[in-house]
Amino acid sequence: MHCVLFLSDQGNLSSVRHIVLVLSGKGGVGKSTISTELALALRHSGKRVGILDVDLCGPSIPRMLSAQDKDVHQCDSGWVPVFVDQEKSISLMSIGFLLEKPDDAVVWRGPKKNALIKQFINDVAWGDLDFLIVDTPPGTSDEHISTVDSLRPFQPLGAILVTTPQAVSVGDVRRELTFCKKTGLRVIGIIENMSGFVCPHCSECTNIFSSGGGEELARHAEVPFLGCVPLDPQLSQSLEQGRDFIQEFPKSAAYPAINHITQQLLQQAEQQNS
Ligand SMILES: Nc1ncnc2c1ncn2[C@@H]1O[C@H](COP(=O)(O)OP(=O)(O)OP(=O)(O)O)[C@@H](O)[C@H]1O
Ligand code: SF4
Repeated sequence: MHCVLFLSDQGNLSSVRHIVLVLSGKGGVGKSTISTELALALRHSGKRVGILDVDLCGPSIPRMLSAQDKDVHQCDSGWVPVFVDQEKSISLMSIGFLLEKPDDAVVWRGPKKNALIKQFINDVAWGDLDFLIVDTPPGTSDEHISTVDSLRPFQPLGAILVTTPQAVSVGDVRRELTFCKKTGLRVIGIIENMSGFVCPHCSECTNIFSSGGGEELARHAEVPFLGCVPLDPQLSQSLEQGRDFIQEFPKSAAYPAINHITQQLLQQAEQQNS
């Protein structure tokens, strides 16, 4: 792994208007998927977006955005993130770009991980951004505390909590809510992902697991429920191939859900502005 320490005092996040953390209680619930699709949807709304992938143990966003073969560069104020598209409207920084091989494991103890997270937060030259989406590892660990502590001076808009409908996953999100409360991180809302399966033949949505757990939890915790994203084969196909799902499948079942969530995020950002 190439790892260079920069001493930047220029406040690389000072021209980022809204910082959004994406959290989940357990792995595999679709946190990186939601981060990626929100970034793409915000881009379609004309926003400039950065994604910071601090999921050190499973950095999947470079592949989801077909950027895994790109490299980060260095400038006087730190790392220059990778631009995902030609218009340079989505920039991405991920530990995936620092690994010799994409499948290399990061076997580090906590302090080293925390130091890298701080470096990621302070030393990436994002430039002017409307939104920075921060994809975190699953759970609530030291890495999360480091991330929230380092972002606090920049007044993040808050956290989006991702769950799946199963009770066990919803239970894990309860711990995320406690984490947000204890660290003073505002909750933007809860998303229930993989909520029902969309048949690729007839587009009928079937609830495989129980549904509504995310919404009920949101009501109970008195935080906004942002919506349900169905398990949609067209979405996983786009992610596998690193393509823009929103552009490719505007009629798919997951599309309106992602769009609705994005509109609520934009509204909350507007309120933060005013
Ligand atoms: N709504 C969805 N429809 C179809 N496939 C989905 C959906 N959400 C997630 N997936 C698929 O599920 C898998 C896990 O998603 P993802 O990597 O986003 O989860 P994660 O919570 O970020 O995982 P990790 O714990 O590794 O960080 C991926 O293969 C993704 O393509
Ligand atoms: S109608 Fe029912 S059985 Fe037929 S393809 Fe769709 S989900 Fe499957």
